[in-house]
Amino acid sequence: MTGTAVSTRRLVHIYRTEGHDVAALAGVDLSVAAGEFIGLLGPSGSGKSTLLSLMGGLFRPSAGHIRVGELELSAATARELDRLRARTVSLMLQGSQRNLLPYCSPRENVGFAQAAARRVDPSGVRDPDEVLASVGLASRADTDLRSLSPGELQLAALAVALAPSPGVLLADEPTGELDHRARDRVLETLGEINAHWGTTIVLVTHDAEVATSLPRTVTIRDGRIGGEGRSGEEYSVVSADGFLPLPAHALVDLPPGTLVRFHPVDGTYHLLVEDEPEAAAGPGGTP
Ligand SMILES: Nc1ncnc2c1ncn2[C@@H]1O[C@H](COP(=O)(O)OP(=O)(O)OP(=O)(O)O)[C@@H](O)[C@H]1O
Repeated sequence: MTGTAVSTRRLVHIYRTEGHDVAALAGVDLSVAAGEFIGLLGPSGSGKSTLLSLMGGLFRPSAGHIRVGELELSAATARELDRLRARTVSLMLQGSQRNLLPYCSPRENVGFAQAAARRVDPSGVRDPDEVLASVGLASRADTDLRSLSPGELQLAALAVALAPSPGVLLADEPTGELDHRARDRVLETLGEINAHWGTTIVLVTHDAEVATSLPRTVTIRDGRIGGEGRSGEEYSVVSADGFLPLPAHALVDLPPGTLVRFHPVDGTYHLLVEDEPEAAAGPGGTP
């Protein structure tokens, strides 16, 4: 299978807990093209894992739309979501061990992870040995997991996620627990999978060096898209409802309530800040 596109429009998710509700996503508009490799950044609690879980069809959004390939997940049946999870989307959880059966070898783990995909549609599901070779673990296929290094365990977890030959790989902090050498090996492997298999990859990371190595990054802030990075350049992104978030550093100079005007100038826009809005209007409305 080649890559699958993912897009969201005004995506909202609210966790309903006893006593209070938490709005984890508050209107996310994001398009990831088939075969793209993007990084998802943002402070702890900003909504990254929630977005990943929704993309993976683990639960339905409270409102808005989310499309994976041709399937609109907010309206999908339980059977369609089962097929999606078995064949189209793989979610690699944070922490390699959470993705692996501890008493099975890497080959057995991959075989087990393929069972549902083979039931749904066996065409295009790669042989376990091919999957293990693609992550550089061919020689460790039958090794006891306890003798694998942390980097190898993460690669074994990656092999499990790739086992169904998914169109989309969602990876939650796959390099978080690794030293630099192992981190770079996992990143390199993800890059090769993306280049050779065409798998769409969405990778959550808190590591600035990892983010810098990716062609596109999307930052989530308070449950919304806070900005995008393209080849090291930072951008604000206009949302579907016309909002434009300020970069975090600009909030120091432009606190909430600041009045600004947009002026078109020779094909660009100048953002003009109104001076001291509180002092500008007196009690009678006169300056
Ligand atoms: N199962 C849940 N029940 C209630 N609230 C939740 C649940 N899961 C997440 N939240 C809340 O939703 C918000 C977003 O959480 P989420 O885990 O998506 O953020 P995150 O950016 O992935 O954080 P981190 O980087 O720490 O993993 C947070 O306020 C979090 O406390």
